[in-house]
Amino acid sequence: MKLEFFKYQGTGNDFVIIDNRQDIFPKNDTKLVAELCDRRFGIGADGLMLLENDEASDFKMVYYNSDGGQSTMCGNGGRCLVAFAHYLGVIGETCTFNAVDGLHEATVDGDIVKLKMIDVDEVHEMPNHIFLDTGSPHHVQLVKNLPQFDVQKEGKRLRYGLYGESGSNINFVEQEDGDVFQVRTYERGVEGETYSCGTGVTAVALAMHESGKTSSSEVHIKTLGGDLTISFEKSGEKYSNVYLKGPAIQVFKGEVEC
Ligand SMILES: N[C@@H](CCC[C@H](N)C(=O)O)C(=O)O
Repeated sequence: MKLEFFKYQGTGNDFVIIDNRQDIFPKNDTKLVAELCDRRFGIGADGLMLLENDEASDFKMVYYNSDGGQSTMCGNGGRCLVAFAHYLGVIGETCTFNAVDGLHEATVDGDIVKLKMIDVDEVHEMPNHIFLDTGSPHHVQLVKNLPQFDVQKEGKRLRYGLYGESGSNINFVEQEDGDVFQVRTYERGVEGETYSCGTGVTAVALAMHESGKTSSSEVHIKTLGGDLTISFEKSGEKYSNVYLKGPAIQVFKGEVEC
């Protein structure tokens, strides 16, 4: 069959997107998802998303990592899917959508999508790292000389060594200045470094605030693929009104035989 697809990127985190409102996609075919995401034999992407109908919101987000497995929340993916829904005319400038971690709100302003993330009330501080769940699990670790750091080797070692088969995403961080941080992320399910990770930079922003590296409630993150801003409120132990903001852009569209 011929399948129409769209390719989007959010700060270099790239996705194949399919309009599945008519239920055309074989959702359990993990091999097909992995093939479509393959950068040499397929379209190429860090993940694949389906936009589906939802009774309780404007649409439903279904997310797969590039290994073909359905996974937990993808922040950049969510922003790209909102841009796609806007492009299709499914939504105007504001929307709500359901994802694996619950209901999200978002706004669109040109190429910029601002996405409300889940509340976070547990931030686990260890001697050398911080662990928290922002819709997906994240290990956050400060390092020196981030541009030279071996993210692939260390990320893979920690992803399996510390977190076992189910794993965690691994974020390496270096403070640039005040509320500005550079971040590089090893993503589980991609099993490699991506150019950016939305739930990852959100985790970094909250972790840097929790550990006192910044007192600002608006944090700016530089990734390999561009800049993202995270804002939040903290009351007691809880981070709420957490927003992830940055560009989400359509790259191309096409048809693939599958
Ligand atoms: N790139 C994503 C995170 C995608 C999910 C992750 N790989 C996992 O399986 O936990 C983002 O932008 O948040």
